[in-house]
Amino acid sequence: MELEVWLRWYAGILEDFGFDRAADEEAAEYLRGFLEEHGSIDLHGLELPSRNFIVFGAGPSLKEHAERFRGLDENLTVVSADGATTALLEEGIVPHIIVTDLDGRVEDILEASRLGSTIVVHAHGNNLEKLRRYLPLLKNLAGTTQSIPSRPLYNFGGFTDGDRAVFLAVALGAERIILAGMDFGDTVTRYSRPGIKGETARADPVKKLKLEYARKLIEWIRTNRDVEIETW
Ligand SMILES: Nc1ncnc2c1ncn2[C@@H]1O[C@H](COP(=O)(O)OP(=O)(O)OP(=O)(O)O)[C@@H](O)[C@H]1O
Ligand SMILES: Nc1nc2c(c(=O)[nH]1)N=C(CO)CN2
Ligand SMILES: [Mg+2]
Repeated sequence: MELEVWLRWYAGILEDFGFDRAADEEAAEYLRGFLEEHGSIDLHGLELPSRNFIVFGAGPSLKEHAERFRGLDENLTVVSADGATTALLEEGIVPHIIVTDLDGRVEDILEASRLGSTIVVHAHGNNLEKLRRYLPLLKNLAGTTQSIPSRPLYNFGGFTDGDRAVFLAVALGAERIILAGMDFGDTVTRYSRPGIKGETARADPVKKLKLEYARKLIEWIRTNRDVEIETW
C-alpha cells in the first residue's frame, strides 16, 4: 500500500481508537535506534522458498488449518501473525516469518527466533516496554512502524499483526496468499488471548474493531493488488 494511502487509514485508526500518534512515533524511534545499533534483516533480500504464501492468524480455525497445512504437499512461504506462532510450534511448524507487536506468548516468539524465523517487530504506542524488554533477546530482527518510516524501519501498510503480514507478503512479491486462521468475527482464541479460560472467548469491543479493520484492509488488497487471495 502506498504510504500516503496508508496514512489516510492511519488517521482514521488514531481517531477510532484514541491512540496517541506521538507515542507511536516514540516507540518507532526506539525500535529504529535499536536496529541501527544491533543490525537488522533486509526483508527484500530474504531468500524465501516460494512466491506462494500462507499467512496464519489466531482465529478459531487456526488449529484445524495448521493441521491441514501439515498434510499439504506444497512448498509455501509460511508467515505467522503473533499469537498464531504458538499453534504452529505445537504442530512442529517453524514459520519463515513472524509478524508481531510482542503481545502474544513471547516465549514462543523467542523459541521460533532461535529456530531461525525472521521476526518482524512492530512498534506502537502501547508496546514500548515490551520492545525494551524483548528486543535484546530476539534474533533475526526487522522492524515496522505505523507512522512515517525511517531506515531501517518499514511501513508496508496494515494495522493488526494479521493484515500487516498480508501486506508484507504482497510487498515481498507474493503471487498467491492463503489466509489460514483468519476468521475475524467476534471470537478470540487462547492463542490470541493467552489469559482466557478455555479455548475461546467473546472478543471485547476494541478487539472486535481491530478485527474489523483487519478484514477491511485485506479487502483493500483484494480490490487493489494483483494477487490471488484464497481463504481457508
Ligand atoms: N478471530 C480472530 N481472533 C484473533 N485474531 C484473529 C482472528 N481473526 C483473524 N485474526 C488475526 O490474527 C492475528 C494474530 O492475533 P493476535 O491476537 O495474536 O494479534 P494482535 O494483532 O497482536 O492483536 P491485539 O492487538 O488485539 O493483541 C490478528 O492480528 C488478526 O489479524
Ligand atoms: N497505538 C497502538 N497501535 C497499535 C495497537 C495498539 O494497541 N496501540 N495494536 C495493534 C495491533 O492490533 C497495532 N497498532
Ligand atoms: Mg500482537
